[in-house]
Amino acid sequence: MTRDNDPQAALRVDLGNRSYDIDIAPGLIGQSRSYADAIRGERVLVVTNETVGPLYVGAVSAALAESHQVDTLVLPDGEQYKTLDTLEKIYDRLLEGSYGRDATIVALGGGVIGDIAGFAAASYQRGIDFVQVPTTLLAQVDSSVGGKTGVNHALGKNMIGAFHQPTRVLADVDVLETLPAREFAAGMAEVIKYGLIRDAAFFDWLEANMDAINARKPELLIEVIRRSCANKAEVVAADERESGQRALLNLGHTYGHALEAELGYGQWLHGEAVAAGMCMAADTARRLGWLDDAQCERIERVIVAANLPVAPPRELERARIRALMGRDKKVEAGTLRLVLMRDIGSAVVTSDYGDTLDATLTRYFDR
Ligand SMILES: NC(=O)c1ccc[n+]([C@@H]2O[C@H](COP(=O)([O-])OP(=O)(O)OC[C@H]3O[C@@H](n4cnc5c(N)ncnc54)[C@H](O)[C@@H]3O)[C@@H](O)[C@H]2O)c1
Ligand SMILES: O=C(O)C(=O)C[C@@H](O)[C@H](O)[C@H](O)COP(=O)(O)O
Ligand SMILES: [Zn+2]
Repeated sequence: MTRDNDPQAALRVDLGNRSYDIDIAPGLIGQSRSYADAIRGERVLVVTNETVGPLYVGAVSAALAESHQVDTLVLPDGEQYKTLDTLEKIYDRLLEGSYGRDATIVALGGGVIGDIAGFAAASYQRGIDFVQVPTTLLAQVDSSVGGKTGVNHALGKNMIGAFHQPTRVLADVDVLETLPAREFAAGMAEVIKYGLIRDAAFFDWLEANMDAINARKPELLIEVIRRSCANKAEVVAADERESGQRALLNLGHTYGHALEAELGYGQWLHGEAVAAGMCMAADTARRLGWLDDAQCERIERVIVAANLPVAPPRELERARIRALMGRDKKVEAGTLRLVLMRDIGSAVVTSDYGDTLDATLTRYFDR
């Protein structure tokens, strides 16, 4: 879904009068034209964290200050702060600063900042505009696109939130230079996910190019982000509120979210939990006869090549993981629905997995 069918042009998420562009290029965050048309009013609050702020808020604020009144809010860093308490800090700043409905939030950071700041934008005075400036690979390929915003609850990931689309996504590949290796790998989990659920050619390409991707060659990074965002934009445009195919973007997440909650938010990164979760989903699919051993091994090889885990910690308690999985948002009429591969490049949402899920959990956990 590119503008003018030009592969170099911005991608567009087609959602009628809430459509927006995803710009992917080096140097975007420091250019005032990047923000043009995406910000309607004069006042802008840049929401960032204590790690990303010192690195990039200067460039972002300087670019915005050419045509806006800009202020900054710096939040603590970490998944454990993706909470209602942190959200309240954003409301406090907006209210104390008398921000009106024409204000815009700029979310400068990874998926945690994007999700919290996006939810603040969704809910402050019943909704204000926001711009996503994603600074992790994960946020550039996934979380900044599609409008899922929210915070965690002790009993489940992303349990409180809203759909609220940004007015623009600015994926500046230069900022990935400072991203730690573990965080880069975590982003690759969501990239591999697109290959597994709907793009076999992309999976083949990732398999063939993983070393160069890990070396962060700029032209490969742009291709990784562009192909990932193109997949996500297509799914979101077809099913914004997840009444159908958008649930496929949850491959590995029912298992992974349970791991994140059980381990304590922030112990395993989201992408790490999703990687192990996708291997567990592959195991369930194999037990249903949908994948064969060779396909499961191939999936694990690609995940290992991306420096990601292929299994959860064994010492977790199976019953507790199963209980957490049972609170997944894909539960319908009391039955958990799972996203499972039918092939590499194809997946379905199903509740017809019988006792294969229990068999998978028995394989992965001792207790
Ligand atoms: N809304 C969605 O559709 C969606 C999709 C996928 C994931 N998520 C959510 O996103 C979150 C994970 O996001 P994440 O992986 O970006 O984690 P994150 O936001 O915690 O960022 C990872 C770490 O990298 C640091 N960082 C960010 N950019 C940096 C940079 N350029 N240089 C150096 N350090 C940098 C951050 O400060 C943080 O310590 C989870 O909460 C997950 O649930 C949401
Ligand atoms: O955009 C989506 O839809 C996704 O499911 C993307 C996921 O990678 C992301 O982790 C999302 O936050 C999960 O959503 P949830 O509804 O399962 O909490
Ligand atoms: Zn995810």
